[in-house]
Amino acid sequence: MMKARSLVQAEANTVDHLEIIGGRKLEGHVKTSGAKNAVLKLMVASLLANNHCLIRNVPRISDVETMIGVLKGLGAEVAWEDEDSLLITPTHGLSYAAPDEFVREMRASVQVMGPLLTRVGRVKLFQPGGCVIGQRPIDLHLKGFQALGAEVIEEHGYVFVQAKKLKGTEIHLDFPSVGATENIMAAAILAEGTTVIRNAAKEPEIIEEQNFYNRLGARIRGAGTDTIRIEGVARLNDRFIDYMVIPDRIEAGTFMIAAAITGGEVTIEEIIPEHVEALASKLRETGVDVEIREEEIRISSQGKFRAVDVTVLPHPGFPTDLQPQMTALLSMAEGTSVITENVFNSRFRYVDELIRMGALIRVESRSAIVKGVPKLSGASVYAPDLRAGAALVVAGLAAEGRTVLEGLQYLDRGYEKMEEKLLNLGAEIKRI
Ligand SMILES: CC(=O)N[C@H]1[C@@H](OP(=O)(O)OP(=O)(O)OC[C@H]2O[C@@H](n3ccc(=O)[nH]c3=O)[C@H](O)[C@@H]2O)O[C@H](CO)[C@@H](O)[C@@H]1O
Ligand SMILES: C=C(OP(=O)(O)O)C(=O)O
Repeated sequence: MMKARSLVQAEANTVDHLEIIGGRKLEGHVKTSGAKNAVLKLMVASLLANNHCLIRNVPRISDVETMIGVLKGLGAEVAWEDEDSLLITPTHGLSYAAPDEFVREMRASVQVMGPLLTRVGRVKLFQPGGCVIGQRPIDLHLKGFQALGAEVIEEHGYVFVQAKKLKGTEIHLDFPSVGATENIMAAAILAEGTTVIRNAAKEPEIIEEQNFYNRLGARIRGAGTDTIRIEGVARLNDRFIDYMVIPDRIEAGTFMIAAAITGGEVTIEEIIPEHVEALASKLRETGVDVEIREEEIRISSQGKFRAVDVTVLPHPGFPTDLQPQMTALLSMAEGTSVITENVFNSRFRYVDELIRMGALIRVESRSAIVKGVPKLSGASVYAPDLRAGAALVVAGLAAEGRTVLEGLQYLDRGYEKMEEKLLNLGAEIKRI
């Protein structure tokens, strides 16, 4: 799990850091990579396949490498076919026990539970704890499995789930959890009868998984709405799957904000415009020019922003994974903005680092009150998690002088070639 840095980590990280000289306007075109939060789930979904799955547009990020470790540890064969395609072959005799070292490293490992329950009939996993962005229990996942007829045992720091036969049922989620929706969906695929998930998460990545599972022979409808119906099937098909992953809306959003904060003009290519609508509309409110085309979005900014309030909500609301980056931008707006985080209960750890750069931010419970300042100044900062890292890069690009960012192991979890892409847009940035 992601934790605050220890002295050992801090010392180790002095070798690997980003140096950014702020004040350069970003200009040009940048291509979005495949979506981390979709690809990780398609990788685990492949565990249900009866044939090879070729997943294309896979970003070279460390979370993908960690997930490769998880799948190999379970007994699947995984190999890079080319620069961005992964071939996954789920052999017979998959293990039910997810390898601890990878599970501890990456939260998304909990998503093996649903597919393993379906494929192997049982699953054992190191109990994921809290995270630097807040508490992250898996009670909704487990309640869902229980409702389908599984037995859940939690002891000695592990969670063990097993079922001889799963039976379709109606499940109403207390909160539209992305992970719980995905795990329950996977567990219901071969269950007897129909499962209905109500108050399901509506994130685009869930639609992606529905499409993938249906290609494998599942019968799922409704992803993208709050009601998903999974009609249990007796067996999945034997087809070879060749699947192209959707672009990463959070990476695209990060570049939109980076372009805006530097007063730049950037076209972000290979996006699905509807996926970035909440951010596009907020950026417009701040005074940034946002032009949406078929598969690209053009940001044009004067580098001046009006303060706006932002309320983070499950999709299609403003995404929590862009909250830190947006806060960085609003720290330079005219006036006071209030950013309210309704998804995670502690996602403001990066605020102290922005304050180090001259931002005026006060955190009160679930809200950050941001009094805009005319300029930020470069400083030595540490990224306590992935999107915090992105926010600090964004801030560093606009700040006066030199910013040194540590904690790159988090940034590398989710951004492919970030500094290369920023360099191409004219940023002064290097990894040391
Ligand atoms: C790998 C991946 O796709 N990660 C994304 C996924 O995380 P993840 O799937 O973990 O996020 P969830 O939607 O499940 O979590 C949202 C909230 O629900 C709570 N909760 C969740 C499950 C549960 O059983 N009980 C419970 O209380 C969590 O603590 C959190 O406060 O969706 C989040 C919300 O869009 C994103 O920020 C993450 O980037
Ligand atoms: C919170 C995130 O990821 P994860 O759920 O894998 O921690 C994220 O992508 O911002």
